Amino acid sequence: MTTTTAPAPLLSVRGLAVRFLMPGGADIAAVNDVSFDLSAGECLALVGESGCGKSVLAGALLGLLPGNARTRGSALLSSEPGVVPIDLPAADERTLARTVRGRLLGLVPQSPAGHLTPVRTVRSQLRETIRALHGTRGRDLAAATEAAAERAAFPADHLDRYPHQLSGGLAQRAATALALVGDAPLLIADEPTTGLDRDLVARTVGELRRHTDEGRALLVITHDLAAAERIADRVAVMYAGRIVELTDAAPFFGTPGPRHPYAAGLLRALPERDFTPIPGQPPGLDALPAGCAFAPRCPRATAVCAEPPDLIDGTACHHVPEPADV
Ligand SMILES: Nc1ncnc2c1ncn2[C@@H]1O[C@H](COP(=O)(O)OP(=O)(O)OP(=O)(O)O)[C@@H](O)[C@H]1O
Ligand code: NI
Repeated sequence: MTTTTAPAPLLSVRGLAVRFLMPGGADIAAVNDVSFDLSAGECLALVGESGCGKSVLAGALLGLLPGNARTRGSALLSSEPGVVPIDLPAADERTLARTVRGRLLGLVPQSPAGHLTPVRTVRSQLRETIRALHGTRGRDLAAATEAAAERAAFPADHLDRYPHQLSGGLAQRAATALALVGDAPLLIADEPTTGLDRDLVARTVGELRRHTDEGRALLVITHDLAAAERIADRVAVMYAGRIVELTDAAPFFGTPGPRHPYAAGLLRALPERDFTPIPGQPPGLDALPAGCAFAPRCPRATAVCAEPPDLIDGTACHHVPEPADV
């Protein structure tokens, strides 16, 4: 008798929560009870309005949060089969710096200017990263540097510029080139298409999808739902620090569409769809309601929404499984 077991996910996040302790005693709950898996060869798009906690979630996985952040839960990153996974929120800085960042987990940062070294040219930063991660030297290093730039559509004749001499879009491409160097099994791309023209968006999306198709995993954080539709296998919709919908991309963007009323509203707000924004504002993360955080904006809300909904079958709403036809 033979038994087949599904391969363990590359990243397994369980009950991840991040709070910021503020001077004066305020407590900002930026990420709440987030759980998801991500496998090799898969792209998960994390979407949601500005301030809902997407970048903080990425920062928690990379160990890049400021000192006033308090993280709970686990995020197990498996380097290779048979090797004990690394619990990212619990990992020490030495492990993160030497083993994780760049090698197991690459990042395309949301603010590339802040991640590039200001006093060194793009060429020198790419060279150093390639040498450190692949051991390339000499003439091979020069060629590999130009190839790395080309992968992210960074023009070779701008390689000798310093970060302050780059436009936002060029800085974005330099940061993407640096993030792709390690061919890390997991890449987190935080708004990788911001500031890019339409053809460069297509090119970046194509390069990121290739990274996934070659058997690596991608967590792409984006406001650009059209880019998410093109690149993602699954979608996670975040609202006020929680994942409210986690589902396959095809039914989400196509038929039957999102199940959670917030996710349905996000899609309806797109210019190419109804172009009708969701009324109201998200709640402050320092004073979240005890129940469903979307209830004050939700046309379906009833008394039951005073209880927090669990994420069941990919949707955290007391009012599904009815289709999101609100
Ligand atoms: N260092 C910090 N101290 C206190 N609050 C913070 C800190 N960093 C982020 N926050 C808060 O955490 C919340 C989530 O921020 P985050 O950057 O994750 O949002 P986001 O979903 O990535 O938004 P955007 O789409 O605009 O990038 C916000 O309310 C933000 O103000
Ligand atoms: Ni962000």
